[in-house]
This record gives sequence, C-alpha cells and structure tokens, in this order.
Amino acid sequence: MTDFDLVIIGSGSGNSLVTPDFDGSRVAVVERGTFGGTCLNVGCIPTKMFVYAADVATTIREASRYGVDATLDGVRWQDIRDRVFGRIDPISAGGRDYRVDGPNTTAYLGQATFTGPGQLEVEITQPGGEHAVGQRVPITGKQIVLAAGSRAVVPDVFTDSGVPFHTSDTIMRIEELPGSLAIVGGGFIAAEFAHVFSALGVRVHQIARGDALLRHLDTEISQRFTEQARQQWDVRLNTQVTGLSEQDGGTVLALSDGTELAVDQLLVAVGRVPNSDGMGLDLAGVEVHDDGRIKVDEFGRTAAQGVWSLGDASSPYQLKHVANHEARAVAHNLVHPEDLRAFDHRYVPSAVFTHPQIATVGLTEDEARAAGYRVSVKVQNYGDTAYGWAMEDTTGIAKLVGDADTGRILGAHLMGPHASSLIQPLIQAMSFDQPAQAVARGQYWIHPALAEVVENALLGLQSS
Ligand SMILES: Cc1cc2nc3c(=O)[nH]c(=O)nc-3n(C[C@H](O)[C@H](O)[C@H](O)COP(=O)(O)OP(=O)(O)OC[C@H]3O[C@@H](n4cnc5c(N)ncnc54)[C@H](O)[C@@H]3O)c2cc1C
Ligand SMILES: NC(=O)c1ccc[n+]([C@@H]2O[C@H](COP(=O)([O-])OP(=O)(O)OC[C@H]3O[C@@H](n4cnc5c(N)ncnc54)[C@H](O)[C@@H]3O)[C@@H](O)[C@H]2O)c1
Repeated sequence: MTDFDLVIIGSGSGNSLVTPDFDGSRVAVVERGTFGGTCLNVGCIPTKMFVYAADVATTIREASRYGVDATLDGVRWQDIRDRVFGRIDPISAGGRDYRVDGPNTTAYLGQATFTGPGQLEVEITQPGGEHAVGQRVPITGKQIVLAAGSRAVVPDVFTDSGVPFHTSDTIMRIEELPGSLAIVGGGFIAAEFAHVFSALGVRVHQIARGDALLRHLDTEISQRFTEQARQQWDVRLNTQVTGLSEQDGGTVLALSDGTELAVDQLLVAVGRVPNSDGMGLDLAGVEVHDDGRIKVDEFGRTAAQGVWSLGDASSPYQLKHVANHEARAVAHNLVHPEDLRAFDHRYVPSAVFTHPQIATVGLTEDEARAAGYRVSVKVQNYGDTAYGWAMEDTTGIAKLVGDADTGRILGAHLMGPHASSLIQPLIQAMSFDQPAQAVARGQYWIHPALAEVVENALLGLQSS
C-alpha cells in the first residue's frame, strides 16, 4: 500500500491541481486513457484545429462574393489530420512523462476503483509508468479528487446492431475522408463536425430528433442556425434512427419516417455522460445524481470526507473553461480548508464552432420572460455595421436580452463571424454587473471594427 497526500483521478483539468502548494507532498495522478484528457486529445483542441481548416476552405468557396475568384483545388485530409495530431500527441506524451518522472508525482496509468473510504486500487492498463500492465496497485489518499470527465453516449440501436460507427473519439483519426457521412444528433458536437466535414467536401446528412438544431440555445439563434445549416448540408429534423445494417462497405440507416439513408460512415453525437460509474463510489461514500453527476457542494466537496470532484464528472456544464475554473477553486480549497472558494456558475458562456459561429451567455429570451423580468430585446444585424458591409454579411446577429428595469444584460446570443470572441465584453459586463449603457458609452469602440456590432446592440437595448 502506497500512501499519498493527494490522489487525482483524471489527467484533464485534474492535472492542473498539482500547484506549488504541493511541493514536498506526495501526489498520485491516475489516468486510464490518453494523458491530458478529453479537451487536449479528443475534444476542444483538435476539433478547433479541424474547424480552422474547414473555415479556410469555406472562405475560398465564398471568395467570389468579394470579386476574388478562387477555386478549392482539393483538401489533403491526411495532412490536415496529421497537422492536428502531430502537435497534440507529443504534448500528451510529454505531460505523461512529466508526471511519471516528476519531482513529487507518481503517474498510475490505469483504472482507479475505490475499495473503501480513502482507499483505491489501480489496475494498470497502459505501459509508460513504473508499474507493469495488469498489476493491481493499492493506494491511499488523505485527499482524493475525482476529475474523471465524461464519455460519449451511444444508444442501444447503434451498439446492438454490430454495425461500425464513430464517436468524436475516433472520427478525427480516420484514414480517408468518406464520400458521405451521417451525423446523428442536434447538439454541439454534431454542429461542429457537420461544418468540418461538409466544408471539406463530404456529403453530410444530419439527423436530429428535435424540430430544430441546437435547441438549447435562444430560439432565434436555433431557428436561424437550422436555416443556415440546411443551406450547407442535408438536415433531417424530427427523425430518429430505428435500425442499421451494412451494405457495400457502407451503412444503411433506417429512419423513423420510413425512409432509408445509405452513407459511407456514421458519427453518433447524442450527448455525454459523467464517468462516475465503475469506480466503486458507493464504497467511498460518494453520492451521485440521477443523471450520473457526482454530487458536490459549491466548493467541490463530495459527501465523503476528503473527496472532491470537478469538471464533467460532477459539473452541470460540460465545458473546459468550467472544468478549469472548478479546478482552480479545488486547488485552492485542498490547501485552505479555513478559506474555501466557491464555484461561480453565474455567467457561464459557451461557443459552438460551426458555420456560422455561435456564442451565448446568460438567459435566453424565453427564460428571461419565464423568470418574470420586464424584458427588452435588441437584435443587431452584423450587416448593419461598417465591418459587416466589408464582410458582405447577411446572416450574422447579436441578440441581447436585457432587464428593462435595471438596464442590466440578462443574456447575449451571437451568431456570425468571430462570435466566440465578440461576446467577451458582454460576458465581462454581466460578470461585473455593468449596465448596458455604461458599457456602450463608458469606453471607446474602435471604428470600424466588428466590435461595433456589440456596441450597437448595447445602445439599442431599452431601459427605463
Ligand atoms: C468533441 C468535443 C469537443 C469539445 N469542444 C469543446 C470546446 O470547444 N470548448 C469547451 O469548453 N469544451 C469543449 N468540450 C468539452 C470539454 O472537452 C470537457 O468539458 C473537458 O475536457 C472536461 O474536462 P475534465 O477534466 O472534467 O475531464 P477529462 O478531460 O475528460 O478528463 C478525465 C480523465 O479521467 C480519466 N478517467 C476517468 N475515469 C477514470 C478512472 N476510474 N481511473 C483513471 N482515469 C479515469 C479519463 O480517461 C479522462 O482522461 C468538447 C468535448 C468534446 C468531446
Ligand atoms: N464548443 C464547445 O464548447 C463544445 C463542443 C463539443 C462538445 N461540447 C460539450 O460536450 C457536450 C456533449 O456534446 P454533444 O453534442 O454530444 O451533446 P449535446 O447535449 O450538445 O447534444 C446532444 C444532442 O443529441 C440529441 N439526442 C440525445 N439523445 C438522443 C437519442 N437517443 N437519439 C437521437 N438524438 C439524441 C439531443 O436532442 C441533442 O440534440 C456538450 O453538451 C458540450 O457541453 C462543447
């Protein structure tokens, strides 16, 4: 039995918990998969690198509207793919080696399971650490952090069929671009990969069970995006996959409307579940919500003494910036029990890196009305600003939802070029409780930058 001051399960945001506060302490990092976790290896970072290439291809296709005639001669998928993983894979391996050989860390490359309060067994599943594959190593931790992340959900209709399918874990490493791809799901991952593959020349068919794409967003954004998506790839709404078969090396999907769809490859993107199962959490006294999230209080403490959780394993938000924020709070709390820092989930933004790009923070218009606010709304077209003219933009919007009584911003919903960056002053205004008019008129906005979309949206928000 090896005893540690701190055991961290999961090397995504969990890996950042090893702060200088632990110099001289004994820390174990347990990782059963690829070191560095989802964001680095199969999530945010590789997807956005593919999205960048897709955006370049889209720019070339749309160049003629500016009087610049260009044709896309082709895309070299293997070069695009290898640029991404040629950068990422060494970072992951370097991070693993640093923990294996680190001054005060030991990396256990395997699956951690509780055997009792404060006690774990790690089954080593990968070479590279100091233990051999197959070994079962008992360890204890005075404090333990569950930063175990989440994994893709795959409904039975896919797993039971025996027909090959991809999830976001595998689709980015394929050898060749398929001629056609079915993407099942109407959320973040489906929207981003539909853009990537359609921009790179694949015939994409997106199958969503709801009546619009990205339904969790403000209705105006969801509806406008659904229209935009339809102009780029085949969108089937109100549709479920009822069966699957293999034919001529491809896949045939039976759909709930009675039709069949034959494609070369299939991507399932219907949500992610927390990795809280199979870890013996009950033996440690850790409690779990019905949806699989580990129960934590605002400081990241689970029901078990000395056991903490953060990120996708426990958070209501499956976002890297939230996992990082929670990790910063837990890193502090581990060593300052008398001065605990709470998670701040008031204004959690997110962006969907599809085409057009989308970014959002705060309440949707419907949520604000349901909450009883006297709501004011301003929809500012990109195309009604000088930079929007330069871009010849006809679809971009910045929609602000305000509280007419206080002049505060309740929500911001952007769709258009650079939405993920343009939204930042609005996140800042909400986080620091600044009134919309003060943000608009209390500073200069560079003319004629695209940020004038945000300035004009703020100026248009009525208050009394
Ligand atoms: C395709 C895709 C794109 C995304 N894009 C974005 C984006 O653009 N922006 C954004 O904010 N978020 C994005 N996300 C979400 C983001 O990746 C996650 O919210 C974030 O990585 C969660 O971090 P984490 O530290 O909680 O978990 P992870 O990074 O998943 O780390 C958990 C680790 O724990 C390990 N583990 C689990 N159980 C055990 C066990 N019992 N023993 C040992 N090890 C274990 C896992 O192998 C994993 O490596 C994306 C996700 C996906 C899938
Ligand atoms: N840019 C980003 O920040 C980014 C990118 C990718 C993923 N993520 C994170 O990862 C999470 C997971 O992404 P996701 O796209 O898998 O999930 P999601 O929750 O965004 O969307 C899931 C979609 O699948 C549909 N669905 C659920 N069950 C289904 C079923 N049985 N059959 C058919 N459709 C079904 C839902 O209606 C929804 O449209 C996101 O919620 C997000 O938090 C973030």
